[in-house]
Amino acid sequence: MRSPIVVDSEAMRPDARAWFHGRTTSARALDAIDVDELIAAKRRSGSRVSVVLPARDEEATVGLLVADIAERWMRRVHLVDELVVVDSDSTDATAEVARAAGADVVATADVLPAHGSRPGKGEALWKSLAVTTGDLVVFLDSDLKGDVSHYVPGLLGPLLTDPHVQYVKGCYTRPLEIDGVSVPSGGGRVTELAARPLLNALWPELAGFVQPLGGEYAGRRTVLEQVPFAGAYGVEIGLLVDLLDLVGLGGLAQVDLGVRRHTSQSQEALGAMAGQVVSTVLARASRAEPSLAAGGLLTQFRHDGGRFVPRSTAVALDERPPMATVPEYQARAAILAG
Ligand SMILES: O=c1ccn([C@@H]2O[C@H](COP(=O)(O)OP(=O)(O)O)[C@@H](O)[C@H]2O)c(=O)[nH]1
Ligand SMILES: O=C(O)[C@@H](COP(=O)(O)O)O[C@H]1O[C@H](CO)[C@@H](O)[C@H](O)[C@H]1O
Repeated sequence: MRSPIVVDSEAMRPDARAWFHGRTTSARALDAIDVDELIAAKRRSGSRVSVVLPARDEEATVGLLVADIAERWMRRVHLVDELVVVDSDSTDATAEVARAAGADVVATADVLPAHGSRPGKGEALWKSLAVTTGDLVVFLDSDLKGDVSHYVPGLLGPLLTDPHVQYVKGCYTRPLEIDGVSVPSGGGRVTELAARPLLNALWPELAGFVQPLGGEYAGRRTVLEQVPFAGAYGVEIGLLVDLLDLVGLGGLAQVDLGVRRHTSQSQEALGAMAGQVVSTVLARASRAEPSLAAGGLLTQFRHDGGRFVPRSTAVALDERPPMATVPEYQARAAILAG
């Protein structure tokens, strides 16, 4: 198989490259985080922190996540002021399990009822702003597996220590677990096959985001309340593009959280997710100003054990004209027609 043409591991557009190197920090484990510093910074800022978990049918995983956050970051150390699970039309015991583990639980349908209730993750996250009070809001998926106790302080770090940062996305390596079988890479299928190519083509300044669709992120309420929340699974890419427009690349950051394991969906389900991501992008594409300077590049990322390493390949359009317009073809056709 012909390997892609690697242009240069640092071929990103200069602003994306500078952002990647300047705004990517690491919090891959709890011992890499100075929690005392975060507590002191939170106290100095007087900020309240809300953690939101959108959950649809997550009874198997939401309890452990809630219990860990409640114990570690509310009782043992006061980093988090409120922990809310937004029950997104679950048909299982998600709400009961989350409440028993220590979360406040609200049903999407019960929030802003005058505005109706739409299905999907984006709806749950939009409504979460109406039932939380934090100046800083942390969003975590409810299907996370393994030790993610460092995710909350990791995401809060840039927001609590740098007033210029308005929104932080987690990044991580992503094993893929299908039918109980886990392989070390391959997760983030919609990211790799749909979102990343679209973002690189339309908003190359965002090419430095390792996990643009990742479900773990945090932001200041003052910016989150200013942008639309795309429905269903378009919410992440919509927020990223809209917050770029609102606060600029300088207001965005990402933090390496190590590894992310979650309950993976089927390819069929991810097809629908990709469709929602594409719809959300197309609704914003007219605002895009793709730079010719980095046109035709796709930047992907590998992890070398210490950090993410960018790797760009040429994907510029390379097409031939209709054969019927080629003189040699025309001459040959004339001969064949005899
Ligand atoms: O209609 C929905 C769909 C998903 N989710 C939640 O959003 C997160 C991410 O969804 P999912 O795990 O389905 O996406 P994946 O991580 O597989 O891409 C999870 O906490 C889901 O419970 C939700 O609140 N409402
Ligand atoms: O990153 C991705 O490609 C998708 C699917 O991940 P997997 O292929 O199931 O590991 O997962 C993310 O995308 C969704 C849409 O933005 C987010 O809502 C999820 O939180 C996130 O896991």
